Amino acid sequence: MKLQLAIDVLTTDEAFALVQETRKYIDIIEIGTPLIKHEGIKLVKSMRTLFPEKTLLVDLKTMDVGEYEANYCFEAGADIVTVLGVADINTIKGTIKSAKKHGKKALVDMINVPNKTALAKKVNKLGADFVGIHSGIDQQNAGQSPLSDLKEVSKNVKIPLAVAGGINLDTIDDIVKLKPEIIVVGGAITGTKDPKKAAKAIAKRIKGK
Ligand SMILES: O=C(CO)[C@H](O)[C@H](O)COP(=O)(O)O
Repeated sequence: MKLQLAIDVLTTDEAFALVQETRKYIDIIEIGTPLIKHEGIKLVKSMRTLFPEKTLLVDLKTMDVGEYEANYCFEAGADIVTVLGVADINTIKGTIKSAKKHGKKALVDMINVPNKTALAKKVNKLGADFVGIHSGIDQQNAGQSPLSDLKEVSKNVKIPLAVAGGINLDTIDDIVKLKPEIIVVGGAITGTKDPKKAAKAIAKRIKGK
């Protein structure tokens, strides 16, 4: 199981500082959707240069032109990009095509997808590398969590799963029991006074050390 740090702050300097502080404990750097929108593709290039040892995910949440958007992210140094499961199937296929062309990976985010198991099976057949079980921040604010969807999809589909949505020290143990490939944590690290300490504690729950 890998720990992905979701960085949803708005500035490049804040993002670099967060990675620098938590570097020892995280496996995957996620340039979050607000951050990529705010700072743009240059940030992907500089994150790649500064942290070459880390897997770099760009949370594009693409809704259209999957291949076109994924192409320039992979060319800038991303290892994984995300596409929305609610997008047209041709958009998802385009992202997967771009990932294969670059020798990189595509993650299909299940946020707001009504039948997650059915779509996970479909994108698995299409060659997606990961399915993301995700309760978005607005959904979290309305009381949702990703645990029940994770249980359901992990029971029924054999595709590597990422899970995200308000995961913190109180909720992580139930997630760890289901052994997703990637556990995504944002606010419970980036929103604390001591991100290094928070990342260390979360990584310990995931990896037991
Ligand atoms: O993609 C996102 C929101 O759409 C976030 O990056 C993801 O939910 C992880 O952050 P948090 O742990 O704060 O929920």
